[in-house]
Amino acid sequence: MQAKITVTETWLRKHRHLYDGATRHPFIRSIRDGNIDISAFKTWLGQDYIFVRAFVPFVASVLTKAYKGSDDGNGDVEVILGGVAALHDEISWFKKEAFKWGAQLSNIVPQKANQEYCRFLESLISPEVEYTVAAVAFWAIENIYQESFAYCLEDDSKTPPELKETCQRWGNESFGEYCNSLRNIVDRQLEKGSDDVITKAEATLLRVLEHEVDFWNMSHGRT
Ligand SMILES: Cc1ncc(CN)c(N)n1
Repeated sequence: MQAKITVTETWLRKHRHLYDGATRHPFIRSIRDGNIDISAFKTWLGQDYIFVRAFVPFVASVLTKAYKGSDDGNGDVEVILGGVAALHDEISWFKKEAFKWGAQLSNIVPQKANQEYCRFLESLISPEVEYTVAAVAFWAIENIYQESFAYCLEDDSKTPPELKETCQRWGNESFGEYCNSLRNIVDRQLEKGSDDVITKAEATLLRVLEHEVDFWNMSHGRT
């Protein structure tokens, strides 16, 4: 018997071009090809630190929605709680990495693309945004980083050794499994979602893809 095609699979097929634009962006390709401009990397590092700090309250809101809104026999809360814990490590890692590169994190001004992305996250914190819609954004945000950085670790990549640890952070297998758990949560929710929620969730996925591309563009000095 053939496996049923999930909603996320349908979306990824339908929006493949946009999705690849986020996971195979020239900034990521420049890491993978070994010709990344280190000043672009440092820009990304500082801006992403600001982003991750704004990401924490968003993920906490998804956790609250999971607690209230899912019949949590499936363990959604535990998976999302694991994500919160990983973000704690991620913030420490940014501080350590910034020190390594001689970058200051305390006086970084968020650039326009980052401000807009953080505002978008804030809009999703609203209790009016359904759990399913917020969970789709969460999965997409994590999964794009996972696929992007895993691409830089493939056998034929020429990623500079000093950037391998960065790529491992999101490109490693266990982060991949965590993203798959998020995807399962999302598909389970979408399976029972109303047409209205499914439409909103798909639109939210597209907004995430646009924000991620803008974020890479900003890091790459294309704004
Ligand atoms: C912009 C962005 N997108 C996703 C991630 C993965 N948490 C991140 N750190 N930054």
